[in-house]
This record gives sequence, C-alpha cells and structure tokens, in this order.
Amino acid sequence: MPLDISDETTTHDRSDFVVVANRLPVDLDERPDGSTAWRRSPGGLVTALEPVLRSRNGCWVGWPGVADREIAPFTHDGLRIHPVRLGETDIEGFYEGFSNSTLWPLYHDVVVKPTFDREWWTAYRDVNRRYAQAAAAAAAPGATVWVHDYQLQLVPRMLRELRPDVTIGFFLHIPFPPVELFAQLPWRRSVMEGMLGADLVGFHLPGGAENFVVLARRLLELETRPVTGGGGEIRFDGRIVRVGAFPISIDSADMATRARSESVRRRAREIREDLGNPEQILLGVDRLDYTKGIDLRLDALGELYDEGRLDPSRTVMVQLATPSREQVEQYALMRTSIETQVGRINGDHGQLGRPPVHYLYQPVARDELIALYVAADVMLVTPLRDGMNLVAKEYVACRSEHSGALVLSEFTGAASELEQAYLVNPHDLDFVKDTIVAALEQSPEQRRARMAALHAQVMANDVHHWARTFLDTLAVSGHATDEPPHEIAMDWRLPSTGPFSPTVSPVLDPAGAPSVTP
Ligand SMILES: Nc1nc2c(ncn2[C@@H]2O[C@H](COP(=O)(O)OP(=O)(O)O)[C@@H](O)[C@H]2O)c(=O)[nH]1
Ligand SMILES: O=P(O)(O)OC[C@H]1O[C@H](O[C@H]2O[C@H](CO)[C@@H](O)[C@H](O)[C@H]2O)[C@H](O)[C@@H](O)[C@@H]1O
Repeated sequence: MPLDISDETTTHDRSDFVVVANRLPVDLDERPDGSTAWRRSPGGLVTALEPVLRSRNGCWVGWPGVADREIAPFTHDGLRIHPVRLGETDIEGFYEGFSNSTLWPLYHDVVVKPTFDREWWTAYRDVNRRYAQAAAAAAAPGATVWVHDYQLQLVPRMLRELRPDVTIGFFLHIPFPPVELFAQLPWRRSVMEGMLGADLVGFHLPGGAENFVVLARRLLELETRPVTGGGGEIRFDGRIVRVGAFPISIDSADMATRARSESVRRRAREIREDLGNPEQILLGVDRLDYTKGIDLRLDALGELYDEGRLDPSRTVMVQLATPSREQVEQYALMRTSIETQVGRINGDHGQLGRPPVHYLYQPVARDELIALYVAADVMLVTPLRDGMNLVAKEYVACRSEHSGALVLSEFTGAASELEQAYLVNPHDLDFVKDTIVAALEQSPEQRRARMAALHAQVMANDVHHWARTFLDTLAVSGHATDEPPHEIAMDWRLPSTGPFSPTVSPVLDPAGAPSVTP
C-alpha cells in the first residue's frame, strides 16, 4: 500500500536525492572502553558514492556496521545519514548468509560454492523491506532514489509499492552472471522482479546488462528490445524499464592531487626506506576476499623467488589486506591460507629484518594508502572475478608523471577500459609470472607510453561522469507503456568488451544480444 507522505512530522527532513546502500559511508566503531567513533566503511562502493552524494547534497540510507543500534538520522562531515537498524539474526541471515554466502559467490562465477538456504532468503526479503521503508520515509515527494547493489535487489519493487511518486534507479556493483548461473537461484523470479521495480537498472559492463535483458525475456517472458548505443528496454508491470552499462570510477582529480602533495611524496620515500630501499616494490591492495586472487599472486611471487628469477633482497612486495566479512567461513579459511603462504615465502627467502613480503591485515589511513600507491613500482591486481576494481584506477590516477606499471586481471571490469595495463589470466600462473617480470623490466619508454594512456583514460572518466551519465539517463527513463519511448542519446562511452568482459550465455541465448519482440 502506498505510504502516506502528507504527515507534517515526517516531511521536514526529506531529501530530493536519496542513496540507499547496505552500508553507510561510515561504520560505528565501538571501542573496548565504551566510547564510539565513526570511521570510513570498507569497499569501493563507498569510495565511489561518497563524493557523488557530497556534490548533490542528498542523504544516505544504510546500516552503521554494528548490530542492534537504533540511531536517529544525523549529519556527519557534511553528509546526511539515515541509519537502518539490523539485529544479530538479520546480519547472519541477510548479510553474512544470503548476500555474502549465496549471491556473492553465485555472481562471481561460483569461485566458491553458493549456499541456498530458505531461512536466509526470508531474512533477505525482510531486511530489504526495512530498507525500502527507510528509503520511503527519507524521500521527498517526487524524489530520485538510487538503490545500490546485490544486497538490496528487492528494494526497487518494494519502494515503488510504497512510493509510486519517486523515480528509482538501481545499480549493481558486482558482475551480473550469465543465464545458466543465475538460473541456479531458487528465488530467481523474485530477484529479477525486485530489480525491475526500478526505472533504470545499471551494470558496470555491457555483458551484465545483456545477461539481465536475456533473463527478463527467457525467464519472465517479458517483451524486450535493444537501445541504440547499448543496453535495452523491458516492458514490465505497465512500465518500460531501461537497462544499460555505466562503468564506475573514482574521484580521479582528487586522487591525483593528493598523490602530488609534498606530504604524500615524503611518506612514499619513507616507505621505501622502511622497506630497506629495495630496487623495486610490488604492491597489492584488497579486501581480504577469495575473489581477489591474493593467493594466486603470492603463488607467482613465491615461484619467482624459488626459481631465482626475482631477487628477494632487491624486489619486495607489500600486500595490504583489509579485513572483510570475517564471520563468513570462506573468508576465515582464505585468511589462514594467505597467511600461511606469506609465512612460507618469508621463511624461505627472508633475512633478519628483511622479509620479502610485507603483509598488513588492517585498514590504513587514506593518505598512507596513497603514499603506498606512489611508492609502488608495479601494482598487482589479480582477481578471479571483480565487478570493477577501483584499486586499479586509483593506482593509475596517482601516476601523473607516468611512472609505474599495472598488472591487471582480465576478469575485472576495469580491464575493459584499462587496455594498456599488463593484462593477465590469473589462472595461468606461468603467464602471470612472466608478466610480473616483464612489468618490472619494461623500458622507461614503454612505461611512460602505457601509463600515459592509462592515466588519460582514468582522468577523463571519473566518478562524477559516471554518476551524471546514470542520473541523466534515469531522469528520462521510466515511462508508462502506452507512452512513446523517449528518444535518448546514449552517450554512455561504453568500453570495448575487453579480452574477457562479457559473460553472456551462449547456450541459452545464441543471438547473444537482446532481441526485438514485436
Ligand atoms: N582508506 C583505505 N581504503 C582502502 C583500504 N583498503 C582498500 N581501500 C579502498 O577500498 C576500495 C576498494 O574498492 P575496489 O577495488 O573496487 O574493491 P571492493 O573492495 O570489492 O569494493 C578502494 O577505494 C580502496 O582504496 C585501506 O586500508 N584504507
Ligand atoms: O560492505 P562489505 O561487505 O564490507 O564489502 C565492501 C564492498 O564490496 C563490494 O564492492 C564492489 O563495488 C566496487 C565499486 O563499484 C567495485 O569496484 C567492486 O568490484 C565491487 O566488488 C560490494 O559490491 C559493495 O556492496 C561492498 O560495500
């Protein structure tokens, strides 16, 4: 039933622009002495959306990262925050369970086996309803509400039932899988229908958008048609839902400026000294997640030391692993296995006070991270599958003087745009090893040419361009099926498909593209 929004007591703090994401941009840090503080939340979604929200003066609806805290709306560092309360059992069933043990592995090419649990599904539905209610309460009449990511796929439809007056966008930050993987999900119809509650559904890559349109046609038997320039339109529930690809990015100018600051440069020099002034520094920066391929790059490095192709006294690696989803079993197992690998490499190849792998399992301050990017000669980004990977773009944005090299997995969204990186198949260990050596040994001319092209790409396609393109398209999307469709110039600057970016099912959709249904 639509929500009554005429209530005077609830209208004063409503926003015209509302972001809804599982996590708030800040987590509540509860310290052992009982004091609390807000600290930045992990992950690329927050990195990307924070500057967007700031520039549009909207509000953010999400979870403060701790259980059972009822927190009234407040303003933090200029951002308007509407916390959603989650209890312990919500966190287990909705966040650790359905979101991160069912959807996350299913959407990341089943790199670990997804668990299908009916109670988790119930929790997912209940918590999605709570987010929809919170968004409905936060949105001003006629507002634009932008719902984010796999944790909240049911929210668009639930929100539309509560608030038919608002315009709803949905963006998925992780890969959208091919038909034959998505079809495993017992609740596949409800998930599709949930997302179709939006006026515009966005993905990082054209492959994800195509998978979604194909599913709408095959699974829900909906009428679909392609749109010039990419994506498509789907007839659903008396409306036209637009679908497209919008590759996310970072606040590139801000990153480049910070990287050029004297304090960051000085810290980068100190880092090199602290590491024993090696000739070359390799760097990995990831949430500790089994999709990120941290284990694979350590395998490659270990073998390069074993074979004498790299000298551990001259080439060292820093691996920053941010703690993530620690209550989920696969993450705990991965941590143990990575720490065993690091111990093995350092045991075999280290000297007193000179380990070749410097491993941190802790978040570091933003400027410290940027100093690490500045210090690193080669950045290693080797996920088995990643929606985008903003770390790759951050490293590139920091190289204004066109030094350094990026080794990048073909299975990241970023690979579709960063074609001048050293692209690797992370499953091909010998190729990864050869590529690391090639990146370390590249000539100064090669280095400059590759990095200049990468840097120009990232500086020209920043997060503000991403948000503007999505929101401009959203503004002209969403119309009744009896109205003629809007003519939209689809200037989405779609990336090329890259070496392995589209995961469109060739089995169920031989045409590979959305078809026109008369
Ligand atoms: N400040 C800070 N940011 C971090 C740290 N580790 C990772 N990040 C940020 O987290 C984001 C990771 O995004 P991305 O590569 O897209 O992967 P995701 O973790 O799967 O979202 C990037 O913006 C990183 O800069 C850290 O220790 N400190
Ligand atoms: O909130 P967490 O469970 O701690 O996880 C952190 C975030 O991880 C994922 O990030 C994704 O978004 C990035 C930006 O679009 C993208 O570059 C990356 O490839 C994705 O993995 C997740 O999708 C977010 O919801 C989480 O907040």
